[in-house]
Amino acid sequence: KMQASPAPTAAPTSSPAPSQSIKPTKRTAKDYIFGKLIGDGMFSTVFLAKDIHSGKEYAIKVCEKRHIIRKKKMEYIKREKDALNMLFKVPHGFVKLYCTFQDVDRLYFVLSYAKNGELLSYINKVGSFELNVAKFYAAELLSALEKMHAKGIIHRDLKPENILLDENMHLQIADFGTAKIMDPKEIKSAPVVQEEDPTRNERSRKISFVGTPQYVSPELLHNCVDTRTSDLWALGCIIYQMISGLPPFRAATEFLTFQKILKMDYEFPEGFPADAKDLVEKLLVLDHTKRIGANDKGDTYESIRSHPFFAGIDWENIWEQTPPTIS
Ligand SMILES: NC(=O)c1nn(CC2CCNCC2)c2c1CCc1cnc(N=C3C=CCC=C3)nc1-2
Repeated sequence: KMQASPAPTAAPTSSPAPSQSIKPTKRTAKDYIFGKLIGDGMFSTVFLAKDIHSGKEYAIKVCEKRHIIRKKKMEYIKREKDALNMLFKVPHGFVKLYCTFQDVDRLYFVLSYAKNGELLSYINKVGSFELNVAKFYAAELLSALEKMHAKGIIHRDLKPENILLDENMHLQIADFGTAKIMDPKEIKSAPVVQEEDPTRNERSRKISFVGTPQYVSPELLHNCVDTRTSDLWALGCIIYQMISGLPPFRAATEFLTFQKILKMDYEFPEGFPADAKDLVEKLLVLDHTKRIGANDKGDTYESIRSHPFFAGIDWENIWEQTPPTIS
């Protein structure tokens, strides 16, 4: 079980015998002052909260047990906790899960607070990013995807609303409630050639999860296959959106958006930079096995890193660099 940094206790006067070693006390809601609501989802509510002992700010995700059970979402909750625990030791690119606790009615996830909020609000505020800004955040996003996929975690609902910015304006991916955890050996060794599951005929086929319409990959819609390349599709949509201001596939309804995706019905606005256009075209490929990066080996997407769009990116130090000003 995840334990927070133990609540401060008086330093022992003498080292306690092993059997009396001080066990960190499990946090409860009483250890926090709950502040403003910062997120309200189908199955959770997220509050800004302050730890009464340390004064530190956290984002606390609260889930109603009854609702989770009634909607049979226990697996989603467990998967999010497992994914966040697996990513805890990764120093950059993700919100951190410090501890969890529960009371009679609710589950609590104490997460790092990304002070500068959503990437989406910055895109909307400035209209669209300058190329150097789009390149920097695309590189941090790719670097975060590499670390996530190397651990066998697929996010499956990447979008600018779920990409947060910490107090230093570095990127943090949030909301792993939709994540899928695969065997890391499975995720990168065999090339991505997952065929449609023959045992699932039309009638019985049920897409267990579909992401947000504008960013959902065609394979998830078409034959409910989801692999790490689904996150690469979303990367393509997000790069397009950072540079043009809007996602590539958009329509009045979800169904019309899905239709546009399956028909690859999108275009680049005048003046869209050539290198960026070339990379987006290589990411937004219907056949996920032919998407750039689909057959890369190891823990990095070398074929994407070496694309001309990322020329000049210092991959080893990107998280230590000062992000370019968004203006
Ligand atoms: N669902 C979550 O896990 C989650 N939801 N939020 C707030 C959402 C607001 C709508 N867009 C998606 C995120 C968070 C988290 C993780 C943990 C987390 C950490 N920091 C923030 N910070 C914010 C600061 C300002 C505005 C919004 C979020 N938010 C979250």
